[in-house]
Amino acid sequence: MLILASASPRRRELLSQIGVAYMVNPSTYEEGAPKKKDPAKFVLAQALGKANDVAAKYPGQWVLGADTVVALDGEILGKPKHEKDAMRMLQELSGRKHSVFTGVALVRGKKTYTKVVETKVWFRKLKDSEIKDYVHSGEPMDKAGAYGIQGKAAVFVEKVNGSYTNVVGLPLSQVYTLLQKAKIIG
Ligand SMILES: Cc1cn([C@H]2C[C@H](O)[C@@H](COP(=O)(O)OP(=O)(O)OP(=O)(O)O)O2)c(=O)[nH]c1=O
Repeated sequence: MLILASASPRRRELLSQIGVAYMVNPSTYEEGAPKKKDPAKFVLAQALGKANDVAAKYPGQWVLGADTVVALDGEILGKPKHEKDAMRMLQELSGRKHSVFTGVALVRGKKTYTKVVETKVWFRKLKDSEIKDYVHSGEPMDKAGAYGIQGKAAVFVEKVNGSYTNVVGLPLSQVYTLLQKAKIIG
């Protein structure tokens, strides 16, 4: 049975949506503070860290780890530290294009399949008042870049270029291909 090394409710919903049977065992892997390094390399390293952390406890089982960040002008935006941080992130994202990178790692012993997917997202201009309301809703706090495209933040999004589910937390067509390669699904 595939093990999902994630505490993210979105990732569970996404895997269930495509009918993949899995067990959840969140990883305790410490996500390093996002540095000014390449976001693709960063999410890949994090996804591998999470998957390997859990795979060590389940020898012989396939484990899926993932990590999502928002990248704006070379800065990596992870989950906001507090409401003020969420306000700042959303003000920076307002009226601009940014990228969302999700890294996925499928690991069993020494066997590793990985993929990093980038989606471009354009936000319309946001009023401070609507940012404040959104932050007070609590939705931003457990999400990279302080927004949930699948939630209330849908009204901020003018355009998406690339995988939509990649923004939510798993690039489903790319994950499905990895599961096929690992012969977890037909
Ligand atoms: C950009 C964006 C992120 N997110 C979420 C997905 C992830 O849960 C979170 C990114 O943080 P992650 O650190 O990738 O994941 P996590 O800490 O929630 O869970 P785990 O590490 O156990 O896998 O942001 C959305 O739900 N919607 C969005 O539009």
